[in-house]
Amino acid sequence: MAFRTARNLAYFSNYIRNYSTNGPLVNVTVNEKSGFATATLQRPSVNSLNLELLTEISHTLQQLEKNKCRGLILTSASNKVFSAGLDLFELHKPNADKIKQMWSTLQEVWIKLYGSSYPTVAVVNGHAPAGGCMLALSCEYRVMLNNFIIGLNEAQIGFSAPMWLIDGMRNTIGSRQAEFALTAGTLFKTEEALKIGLVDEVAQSKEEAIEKAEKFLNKFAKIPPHARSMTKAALRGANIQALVRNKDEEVRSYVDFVTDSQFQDSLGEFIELNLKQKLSK
Ligand SMILES: CCCCCCCCC/C=C/C(=O)SCCNC(=O)CCNC(=O)[C@H](O)C(C)(C)COP(=O)(O)OP(=O)(O)OC[C@H]1O[C@@H](n2cnc3c(N)ncnc32)[C@H](O)[C@@H]1OP(=O)(O)O
Repeated sequence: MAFRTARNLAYFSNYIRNYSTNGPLVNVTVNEKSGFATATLQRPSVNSLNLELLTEISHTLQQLEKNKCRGLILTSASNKVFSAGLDLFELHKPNADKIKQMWSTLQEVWIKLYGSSYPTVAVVNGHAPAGGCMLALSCEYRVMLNNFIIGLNEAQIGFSAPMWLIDGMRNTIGSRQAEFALTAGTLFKTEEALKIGLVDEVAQSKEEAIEKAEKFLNKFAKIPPHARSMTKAALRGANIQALVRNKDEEVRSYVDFVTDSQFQDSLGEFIELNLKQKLSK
């Protein structure tokens, strides 16, 4: 079985090592017994999603698919932040070409993770606003540690989440809750997220969360993988196809939107109010 053999494992580790110039931003390990992979995001300090991290996540997902991964646990090396979402400093006064690539890679990550043939679980071991919540929502199951926040707070920053992400939220928590949450840009505490179904289980430690994640993945041990993945594709395919059809158009409108001075002003205000690190004037 792919990934189970030492040769495949070595190939995958070399691939990751060679890919990244500053050390891997995603660390992948494979449990040889279960065949489950754990991908740990490790871009200091908050796994904010810049082009480099997004590219590495995208390549990791591609390799997992190619190597017939039996299940994925997505988590963070930080014990405070799962992912802080898009790198807000890279969105401020940006280079249009770079953010074009950034948005297109974000779309790729969503397509590959949301549409993966293998089962996926997010172990949300820290805060997960915006793009962090997106990564968790793309997985099939979410186990979250206590005392963190999760949600799509895009409205607070001055934009709307894209349609495919809105659909992901709607499919997870229902239309009415999604409308309340998205229009107010609500960030939910772990217990609140559990109550509305944004997360599936709460754990007290990362070890317990991993155990719960593995228990979820093990549910599929006796289901023929092709039957499982065909069913997942049937359930998620329309959402993915809608984005695939609209991909280039969405990139164009995103670049126009982000480079507009009105958005830049509201982003600047958000950073000054909410982040410790300030903008250089
Ligand atoms: C059609 C198309 C339409 C357009 C449609 C567009 C749709 C977009 C969809 C997705 C959008 C997004 O993801 S937008 C991203 C939204 N993200 C956020 O709102 C998160 C903002 N951050 C936070 O709330 C907090 O930092 C949080 C993550 C909870 C962690 O809090 P803590 O107290 O533990 O840590 P802090 O001290 O705040 O942060 C630690 C360090 O990380 C930095 N940091 C924190 N968040 C950061 C971030 N997102 N980007 C960069 N850097 C960040 C801080 O400046 C600190 O830097 P140092 O002081 O140097 O250490």
